[in-house]
Amino acid sequence: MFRILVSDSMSEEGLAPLRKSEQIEIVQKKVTEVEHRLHEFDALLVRSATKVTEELLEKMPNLKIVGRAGVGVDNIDVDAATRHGVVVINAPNGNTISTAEHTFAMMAALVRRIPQAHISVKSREWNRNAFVGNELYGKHLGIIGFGRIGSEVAKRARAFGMKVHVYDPFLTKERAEKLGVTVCTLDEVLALSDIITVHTPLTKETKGLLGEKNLAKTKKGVYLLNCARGGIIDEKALLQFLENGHVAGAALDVFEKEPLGDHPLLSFDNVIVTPHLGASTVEAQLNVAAQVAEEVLQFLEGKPVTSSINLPTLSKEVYAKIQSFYTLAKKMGILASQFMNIPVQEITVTYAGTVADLETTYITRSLLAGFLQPRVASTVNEVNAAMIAKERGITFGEKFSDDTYGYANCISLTVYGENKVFTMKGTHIPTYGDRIVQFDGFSIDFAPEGHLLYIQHHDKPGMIGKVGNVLGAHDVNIATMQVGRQKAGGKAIMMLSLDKPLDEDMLQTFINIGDIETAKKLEV
Ligand SMILES: NC(=O)C1=CN([C@@H]2O[C@H](COP(=O)(O)OP(=O)(O)OC[C@H]3O[C@@H](n4cnc5c(N)ncnc54)[C@H](O)[C@@H]3O)[C@@H](O)[C@H]2O)C=CC1
Ligand SMILES: O=C(O)C(=O)COP(=O)(O)O
Repeated sequence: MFRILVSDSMSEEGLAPLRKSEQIEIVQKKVTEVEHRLHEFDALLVRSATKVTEELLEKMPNLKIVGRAGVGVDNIDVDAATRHGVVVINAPNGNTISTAEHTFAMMAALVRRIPQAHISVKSREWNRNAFVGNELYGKHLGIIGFGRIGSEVAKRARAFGMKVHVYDPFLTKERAEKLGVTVCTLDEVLALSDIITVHTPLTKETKGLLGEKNLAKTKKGVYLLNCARGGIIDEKALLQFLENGHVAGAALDVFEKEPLGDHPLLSFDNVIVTPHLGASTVEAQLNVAAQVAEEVLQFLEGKPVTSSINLPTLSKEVYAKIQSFYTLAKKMGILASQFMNIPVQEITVTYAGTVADLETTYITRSLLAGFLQPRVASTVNEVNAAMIAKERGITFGEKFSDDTYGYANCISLTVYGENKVFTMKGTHIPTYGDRIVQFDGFSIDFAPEGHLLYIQHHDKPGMIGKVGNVLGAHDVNIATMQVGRQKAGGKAIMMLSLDKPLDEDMLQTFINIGDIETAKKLEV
């Protein structure tokens, strides 16, 4: 049974596919209401209200995935989730249109003073002179952050006859030209705009972006909007610029602290507010809930998710192509880690042949996870493998080569330890499966599976029989056996696959035979 905690309100229709699965139990409760059973949940679905902190993650040791039914993940400690091996996904475009429309509704309401007029009429007044507004037509609109929502706001602004200036350090000229907007520096946007709207995420760079210094660069009488994240416009600075009359009005959907409670901004007649409603439409909520539901189902089936925050993104098609290499790489990592059971400093993975054209980042992470798992007490997976490697001082890198070692595809692994460098090559043959075709410098051909016994010995007659006798005497059946040697009479290896695991104590018995240098038990 896969248990999902849905801790913020979410569209029932969007969650329906999850409800249909007999393997899934959904609990719709706030985190505080299920404190005693947090350890049971495999997945957590949230919007912006639930704070997914390190402390919460520690109380949820079974958690595998956090789904954010929306865009912003600033309520989720993504680094902590990564450390815990928890995948974080979001629904990046399901609420774009709703938020762009909300921004536009706020913009119109702000310059025409609709909320204030509405309150006045509801108070049985009829004061037409008090609510003279401004047109949007012909005005200069500054958009800071030109991603999904920013660009939808721009399209609507152009339809209203506004001149649009955008600032986004990651925006290409081509994309801006396509949408008929002018690319500016931040200072130009500040100086040119009659109305400024922010649509960036909240980051170290954007926190307080519209603070005292930058607000001083805006036109007197500027209107400001924030339907992105509280804190991008510094609330203290905004108060100051409202008090001195520099800012003509502000429309805010988001706040530094939510819920807002009693805040000095509320005493300004020219500040209009909504309680974080950008994504609150039936359509957006259906979109985002359906998007995370679909992703969680994918995840449950062991398929990669497509909108992960802390994993490389993979489409279903790409995943289908990399799946077998992903498994092969994990097995290679597990084998290498056991074989090189000493501290290692560096791991290099080289891809050749058909695999080299695929999304290798994922394959490398899988290999790393396999390598690190036997060395780490906590779960290691593709999500946290890179971070754990870094913590343990293991650097890793990818290379590409034309040398396929005679196979259609070849993954070569080199592990650098203190006094030893270990190499291994693996290939995946569609009708045959995963094969290790080179191991510690020896050409060989074995399946990296089950209970393996590795023996390095001198190449001389009778060795196979002697090893077989020891195993037979201990009632261990040999399933398959492969041998490899560097040259006749030189160093040679055997890789045996056994029907049951070996006792660690038995390894010395092989050494006692003589002419055997190493005997290692490997489990995949
Ligand atoms: N009020 C609400 O209910 C909702 C709010 N949001 C928020 O709206 C914001 C925008 O969302 P999307 O457009 O979907 O995100 P997006 O990721 O598509 O766009 C963000 C843009 O900001 C730009 N950016 C990043 N750092 C910047 C900087 N220092 N200066 C200028 N631009 C910068 C990025 O290059 C990107 O183009 C996010 O903060 C999101 O959380 C999203 C949905 C609903
Ligand atoms: O998607 C976002 O970033 C939002 O801010 C929407 O938040 P919500 O899901 O309405 O709590």
